[in-house]
Amino acid sequence: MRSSSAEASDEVAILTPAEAKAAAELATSLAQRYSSVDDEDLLCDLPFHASKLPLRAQRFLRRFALADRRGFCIVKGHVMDAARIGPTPADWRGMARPGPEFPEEILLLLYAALLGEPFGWVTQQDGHLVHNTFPIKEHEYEQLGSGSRELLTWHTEDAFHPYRGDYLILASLRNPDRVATTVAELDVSALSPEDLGLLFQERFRIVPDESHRPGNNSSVSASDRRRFANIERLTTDHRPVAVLFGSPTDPYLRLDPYFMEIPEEDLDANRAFRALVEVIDRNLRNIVLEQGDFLFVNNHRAVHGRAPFTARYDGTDRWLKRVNVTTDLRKSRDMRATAASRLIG
Ligand SMILES: NC(=[NH2+])NCCC[C@H](N)C(=O)O
Ligand SMILES: O=C(O)CCC(=O)C(=O)O
Ligand SMILES: [Fe+2]
Repeated sequence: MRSSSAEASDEVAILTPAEAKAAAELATSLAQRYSSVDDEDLLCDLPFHASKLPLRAQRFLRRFALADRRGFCIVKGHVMDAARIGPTPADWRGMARPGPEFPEEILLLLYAALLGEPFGWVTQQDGHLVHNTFPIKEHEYEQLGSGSRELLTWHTEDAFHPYRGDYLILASLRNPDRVATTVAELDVSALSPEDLGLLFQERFRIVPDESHRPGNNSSVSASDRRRFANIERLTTDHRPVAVLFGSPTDPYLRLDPYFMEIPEEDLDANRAFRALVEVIDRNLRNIVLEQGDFLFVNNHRAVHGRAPFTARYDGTDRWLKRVNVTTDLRKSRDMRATAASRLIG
């Protein structure tokens, strides 16, 4: 594995062709041995198989996780067999599961196992563990991963939820128009001590984003609505939260301004929040995930979003696979149906 520049980078690692080939062969052989991404045997065996990923990629990601400093890193150079993967679907509803891109989903889960445990949401993308991100015609103007024409405003993934992921991994199957993902880390030194102190206080209200709404899942029967009860509670609850937490000198982030509201009369909280948003905006960077790139986001150390773009809707659109990762599956046990379930809801 080479780093992207002469000196070793903590941001980008590039697989050698031999490493990329080994990773692809590992994934395709596993796709023949397991039945789906929900296969309990697969989920059990993930750490064992992940130990066969390119060693330098493993070390690169362990360093990223243990340092807990950078908000993201990228492993580039994975082989994507576009012919086998086939056209980008028009909707994630009705996709074959497993589909022809099952090996790439397994590869994503192997990487997830290096950082923690992959998990999903009962209320998002019909409860699938591995999500699909490609433009959907009906969502063109929505604040959803499946939107396109609107800027997807930057956010902590599932910021509204106490059990949101510690990491988020995006794997690029294709991105022919070089549509940018956006990422930003926080430069805490740019905030005044007063604002910093305020941002650590529970003065900021947040509601669930649209991706968890019944309407953005397959048609929900009346009896099925129970599965959205916790989301509804979090929508009406309006309990204020802090947007910064952890170390005062190197804080963790938790915010999605599009879905947040600060009581109008709380002038100090409003001022501090605006300052935070400005500081993050200034650090926002465009990262084009090229075919074969895997982006690892530390969901406490960076926010992310996506630039607007014009979708093609002809089977050649940008297509990412996404998985959420937690370092502590146990903490969400009260919202998972069984100990073995990977779905919070
Ligand atoms: N600011 C926002 N748009 N937040 C919602 C992000 C999109 C959401 N995570 C999805 O999967 O579609
Ligand atoms: O499309 C992208 O690059 C990122 C979209 C996003 O926010 C997500 O998948 O969580
Ligand atoms: Fe996101």
